[in-house]
Amino acid sequence: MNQEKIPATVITGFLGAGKTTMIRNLLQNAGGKKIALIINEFGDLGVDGDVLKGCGAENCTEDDIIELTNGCICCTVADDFIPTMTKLLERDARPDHIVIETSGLALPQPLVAAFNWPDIRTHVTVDGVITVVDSAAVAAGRFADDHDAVEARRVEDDSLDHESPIEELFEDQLTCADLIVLNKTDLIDVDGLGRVRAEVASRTVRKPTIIEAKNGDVPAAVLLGLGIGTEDDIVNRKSHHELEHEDGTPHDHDEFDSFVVELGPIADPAAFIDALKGVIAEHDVLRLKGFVDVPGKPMRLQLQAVGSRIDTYFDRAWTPGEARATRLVVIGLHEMDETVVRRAIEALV
Ligand SMILES: Nc1nc2c(ncn2[C@@H]2O[C@H](COP(=O)(O)OP(=O)(O)OP(=O)(O)O)[C@@H](O)[C@H]2O)c(=O)[nH]1
Repeated sequence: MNQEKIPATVITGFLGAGKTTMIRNLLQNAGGKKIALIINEFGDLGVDGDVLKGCGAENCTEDDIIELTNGCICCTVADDFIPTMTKLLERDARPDHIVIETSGLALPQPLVAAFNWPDIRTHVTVDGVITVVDSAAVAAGRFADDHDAVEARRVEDDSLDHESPIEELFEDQLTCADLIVLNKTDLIDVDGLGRVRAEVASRTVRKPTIIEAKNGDVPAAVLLGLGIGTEDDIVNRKSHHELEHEDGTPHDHDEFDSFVVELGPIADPAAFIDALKGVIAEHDVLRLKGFVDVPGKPMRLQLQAVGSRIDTYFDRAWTPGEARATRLVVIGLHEMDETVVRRAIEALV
């Protein structure tokens, strides 16, 4: 048996930054490398896995795509991630490379630390951590602290030990990066991009390489083969939580919530999307994604909203036996009122 360590690339980045899009491109230009993919998602609807399974790459078949939907990967390392890796390593056909997509809310640090567990360390190494950034969201100030809002939260809850959860998570994901991909450069101009680059660089004390991309279109040779061995350097990449709780208090994701809305067929998707933008903006929904049943269409409509920006496309035909339905996963901050948002979305149909 080949005893060389298998390289594993960790792909992280905030909700909707473009991780799945970049991985889809990667699978299509990986030059024959056999890739195993571990996908972790926040929310109960496996949208990312479904999108990636649908891309039909020969070097990464449906069998090579493993979904971890039991919460954020950073919180389920022992129960989910380690057993999954162990099973993957027991397969007769070992992959050439493992790619792990974390949920948009995951801290990469506990995941990288798991590569130091004895059973894993002897077989796998972290080739590198790649953090995907939504440049347009950075330019719009979405990760800059809203000091008034943070202060309001503190007044409500004096146990809050840190600043805005979104800003903190954004920095933690940058701090762990070996390579940062400034994605969605098509949505901002050159000056804006310069400011985004400067802001991103200022949010980490380390000096990872920063590259730019549109639609996650980065050559596989740039993403794979960094050869860093990140697990040996984990001590230099501590998250805010680790710095604040040196005693090892486990972190959680209480600041965020998600739920699934099921609707019937949507006859006028354009009108629905227009109205949905209003709901998203009014209730500060961070991310909304899923599939829409459009009557009379043999294909299902994939819907992807990042903030109020919504993309849709018909991704594949409904399969025989598959129940046609509209299912959307909604992700927001904990204070988002599920009942109110659910009713607002249901009222659009
Ligand atoms: N305009 C533009 N849209 C992009 C780009 N990259 C990705 N998108 C869109 O952004 C949306 C989110 O992309 P995903 O790849 O699903 O993002 P993600 O990081 O995997 O999202 P989560 O897994 O939910 O955190 C989709 O509608 C993509 O088509 C880009 O470079 N430019």
